[in-house]
Amino acid sequence: MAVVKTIQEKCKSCYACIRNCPVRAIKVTDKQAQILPERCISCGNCVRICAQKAKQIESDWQRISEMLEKKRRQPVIAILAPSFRVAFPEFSVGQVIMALKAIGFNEVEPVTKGIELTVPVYREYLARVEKTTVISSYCPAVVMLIQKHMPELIPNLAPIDSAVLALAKYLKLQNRENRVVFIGPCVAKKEEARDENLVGVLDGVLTFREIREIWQEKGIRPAIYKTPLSWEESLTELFPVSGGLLRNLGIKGRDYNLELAVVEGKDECLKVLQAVKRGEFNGKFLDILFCRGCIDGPEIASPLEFYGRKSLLFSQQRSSQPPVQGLKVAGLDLSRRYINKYQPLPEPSEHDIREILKFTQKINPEDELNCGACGYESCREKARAVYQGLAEIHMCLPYLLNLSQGEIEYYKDRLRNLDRAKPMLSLERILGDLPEVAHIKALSERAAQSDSTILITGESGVGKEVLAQAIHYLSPRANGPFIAINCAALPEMLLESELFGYEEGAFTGARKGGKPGKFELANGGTLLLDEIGDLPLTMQAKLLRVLQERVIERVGGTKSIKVDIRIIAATNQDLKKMVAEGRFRADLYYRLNVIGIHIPPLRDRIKDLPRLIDIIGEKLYREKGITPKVIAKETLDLLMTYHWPGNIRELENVLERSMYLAEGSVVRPEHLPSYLFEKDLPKRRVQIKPLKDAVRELEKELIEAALAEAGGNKVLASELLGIPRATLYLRLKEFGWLSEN
Ligand SMILES: Nc1ncnc2c1ncn2[C@@H]1O[C@H](COP(=O)(O)OP(=O)(O)OP(=O)(O)O)[C@@H](O)[C@H]1O
Repeated sequence: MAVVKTIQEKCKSCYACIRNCPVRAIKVTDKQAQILPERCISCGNCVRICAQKAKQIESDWQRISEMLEKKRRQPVIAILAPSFRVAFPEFSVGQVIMALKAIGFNEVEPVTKGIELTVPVYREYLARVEKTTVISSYCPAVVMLIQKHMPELIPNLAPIDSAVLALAKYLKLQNRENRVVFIGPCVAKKEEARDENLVGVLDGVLTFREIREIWQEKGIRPAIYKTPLSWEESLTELFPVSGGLLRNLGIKGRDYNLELAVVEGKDECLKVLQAVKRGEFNGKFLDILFCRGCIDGPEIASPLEFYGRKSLLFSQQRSSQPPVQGLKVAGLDLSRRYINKYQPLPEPSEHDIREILKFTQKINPEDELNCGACGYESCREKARAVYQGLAEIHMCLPYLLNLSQGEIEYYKDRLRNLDRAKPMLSLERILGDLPEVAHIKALSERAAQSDSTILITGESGVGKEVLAQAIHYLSPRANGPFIAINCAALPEMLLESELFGYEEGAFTGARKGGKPGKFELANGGTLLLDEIGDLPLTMQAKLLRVLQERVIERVGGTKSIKVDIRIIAATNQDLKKMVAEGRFRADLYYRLNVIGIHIPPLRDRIKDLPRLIDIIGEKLYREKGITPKVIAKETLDLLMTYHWPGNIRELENVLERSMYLAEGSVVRPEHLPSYLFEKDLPKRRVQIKPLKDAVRELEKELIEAALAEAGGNKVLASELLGIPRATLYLRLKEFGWLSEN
C-alpha cells in the first residue's frame, strides 16, 4: 500500500505530480493520477507540488493514540529528528518536549543519540571496505530508490541502520516493552517503518505537520511551558543539513585519498547514482540525501524558508564542535539488509512508440513539440509511459486543442450540410494506397463520373456497401439520396413492395394513400441493391425492365412512374456461376455488370491492416465513444497472420471487443479473442451424409455458437459470422428459432 494517496475528487489532471515524480510512479487512469506503491519511493515531491492538495499522506495517528492508551504497560517514546529545531523555531527545546509529553508520550529522545550509535559502525565499515563506493543509508527515500529502481546498487548501500532505526533498536534493547514513534519532516520514513525487513523496529511515524495539527486539535500550546529542560549541544545537530554525516564522522577526502561526495536534492541524487551505476563515479563515499537535507523535508511545516532554516541551525552551534566520539553498546546489532524490490515495466519497441505517437498526430519528428504539458519531458517519453500503462493516450495538450478546433469545424460543416448526409470515408481512406488496389481506385473514380450501372463483388464484409456510398458521393448525384436495400433480407412479396412501393388497397394491410418504394425514394440519386444474388427470379425480370426502361409501377398500380436513378448492385456470390446454373438471369447479369469492381478479401491485402486499424479506431471513437488504443507490435503481428474470413467487418468487431477488454491504453495479444490463435484445431471425425444436410448442420452450430458468444445479441452475432443481420434473421426463421412476428 502506498504511503501517499490521491484524493480523487481533488485531482484536476494538471499532471504536476507526474512532472515532479523522479521515479515515474504515477499512473493516470480516467484522468486521475494514482500512485503506484510498487514504484513510489515516498519522497513526498508530489505532495509538495500539488496545488490542489490532492495528495494525502497515510496517517499513523489512530494506531499511535491506541498505543498511548496502553502506555503504562508499554511506554511510548517519541524520538525527535534533529531538524525539529528549525521546524518549530518559535519554541525552545524544552517547550517542544513538554508539548509532546502533553500529547501522551512517556519520553522524548533526540535522534542525535542514534547518530552517536551509528558513527562508530560507519567509521569501521569505511575503513574496512575497499574499491566500492559506499552509499550512506540514512535517507529512506534514497534506500527505497535503490531497492525499487536501481537494485544493482544494493551492494553499495552501507549495510548499517540509520540513526532513527539505531535509536529505536537501542530503546527496545533497554526495555522490550518500549514502543517507539519517530517524529520528523520525512514521508519516506513512514514507508521505511513498514519495510518487511524492519518489522517491530519502529511502531509509528508522525510528521512535524501532523504534530502541529495534533497540538491544535488538543489545544496544546507549547509556548505556555516555562521549563529549563534542554538537550546538550553537539555536532550531531548539523546532521539534517547536507554533509552532516561526514562532519559527524570527522572524515575528509584526504583521509582516504579518494573522492567523497555530498549530494542533495532529487535531480543530483539521480545523476550521481546513475554515474555510480555506469562506473563513472569511483569515490569512496556518498553522503546522500534526497531532499536538500532533512531541513527541507516535505513535512517540515516550518514558518521559516529553507535558507532561514539552514542559517538558524548553524547559528545555534555556538562553538565549533569536535567530531562525534560515538557510542558503542554491547548486544546492539545495527546491521541492515536490503531487499531487491525492482519490478520492471515492459519496454516498447520503436514500432510501438511510433504507433502511439501517431494517435496524437505526431507523424514526423517536427510534430513532436516536447512541450511537457503531459508531465513527461518529451513526446517519446510520454509514448513510452502510454505503452507501460502509466499514461493515457490523449494526455496531449496541443493535440486536444487541435482536436477541439477540428470538432468545431466538423460541426460547422455538419450545420452547413444538414440536408445531405456525407459519406463516412473517402475513396483514399477506403482503399488505401497498395498497388493491389490502385486499379480499383481508378475504376471507381471513373465509374463515379458516369451514370452506368455498377456491379461490386467481393466476400462478405470487404466493404462493398462502403465503396458504393463513396462512389455515390463522388458522382454528380451526390446531392441526391443514397438508398440501400438488402435483397436477401425480405421475402419475395415484401421485397417487391419495398422496391416498387404500392398503391392504397393493393393488398390486405396496405397503408392508406399507398407508399413509395426504394426506386422512387432514390430518384435523383443512387440505389444500392445489396446481396443481388439473392434476388428471386421473378423479381430479376422486373428489375431488368426497370434497368431497360427506367420506369416502375407500384404494386397494385397501373401508372408508370419515371425514375432517374443510378443502380449499384453488390454481391458476395459468384453471379457468373449462378448464370451457368440457371439461377441468375444472364441478361440481367450483363445489364448490371456494365462496370464490374471486385474488392479483394482482406487477407489478400493484409499489408493494409495497420492503416485500416487506424481508420476503424477513429470510427469506433466517433460513433461509439471507445477511446482509441494502441495495438502493440506483437498484437499486430498476430492480426497480420490471421486469415480474416469475415474481412473488415470481422476486423472491426475484433478491434471493438479488444479495445473494451484492454484496461490500459495498449491492446496486447491477451485481449484478442482466442479463436484468432486456434490455427490447428483437432480434426473432427466426419460422418458421411448428404452435403446439403451437413452444411445445414454446421450452419446451425455456427449460428448457435455465435449467438452464445454474443450473449444473444443478434447484431453482434451476425458480425461475428460475417453475414448481414437480415441473413441471420432469415436463417433463424428457417431453423424455427424465431417466430414469424
Ligand atoms: N475501407 C474500410 N475502412 C473502414 N471500415 C470499413 C471499410 N470497408 C468496410 N468497412 C466496415 O466494415 C463493415 C462491413 O462493410 P460493408 O457492409 O460495406 O461490407 P460488405 O462487403 O457490403 O458486406 P456484406 O457483403 O456482408 O454486405 C462496415 O462496418 C464498414 O463500415
